[in-house]
Amino acid sequence: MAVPHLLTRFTPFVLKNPGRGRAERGGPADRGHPAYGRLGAMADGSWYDADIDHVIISEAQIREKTAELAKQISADYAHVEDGLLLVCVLKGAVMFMADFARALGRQGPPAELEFMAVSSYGQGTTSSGVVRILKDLDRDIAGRHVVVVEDIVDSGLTLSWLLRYLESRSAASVEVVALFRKPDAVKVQVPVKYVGFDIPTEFVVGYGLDFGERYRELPYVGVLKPEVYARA
Ligand SMILES: O=P(O)(O)OC[C@H]1O[C@H](OP(=O)(O)OP(=O)(O)O)[C@H](O)[C@@H]1O
Ligand code: HPA
Repeated sequence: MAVPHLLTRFTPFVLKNPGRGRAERGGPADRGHPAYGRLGAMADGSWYDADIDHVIISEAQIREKTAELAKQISADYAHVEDGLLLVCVLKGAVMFMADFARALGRQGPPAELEFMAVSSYGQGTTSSGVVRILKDLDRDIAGRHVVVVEDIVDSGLTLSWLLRYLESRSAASVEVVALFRKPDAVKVQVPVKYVGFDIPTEFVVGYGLDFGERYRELPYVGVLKPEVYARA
């Protein structure tokens, strides 16, 4: 198993109620709120801030780490002649893929972007253990150097299944870049070569990560207030 290059232990970074004065306002469930849906209301953050108990990884930390990961992967694959094939695992990794691909694009090698959609969480906060392909690759990956772009490794079940699937399709190499990992939650050991942040075993939302399909658009990653689950 490959040893992770970028092991960054979780740095305590807690911002209580990022929405500050807006905490008393309604969250996404509060569709009756006069500001709901108004573009201007989203300008300084998100109305979802009101549902966030604390921030775990800030927008600036994500930006910095993404650049760092891109730099490292760029150096490791500098020799690859036909470029990289980045495989984004939708939906969660969509934000990371967009930012990571652009950061890599500043340095090379050239990359092609592929998307797969798989799901194992459904509407809940624990993995069902059953990985379903909702969208397969659009092209043959035989002989290509593939980097799987994942948002989070939690139990490891999704990635372990996905790596077996990709390896069966004869790629020249397959490595993984995951922005977040919960080291204490891992049930299946998976070789993740590039890791952004190790985070605590808590259900988190934001930067692509959802609860019931919401909160993906938050620019940071945080933990929901308990009452959000109660009203779900
Ligand atoms: O390590 P695991 O416990 O398998 O969890 C990780 C996976 O879970 C999430 O996807 P999810 O199934 O929720 O689908 P989504 O990306 O569409 O939200 C996340 O985006 C990862 O792909
Ligand atoms: O903590 C999480 N949040 C959202 N989606 C997830 N999928 C795996 N772990 C998580």
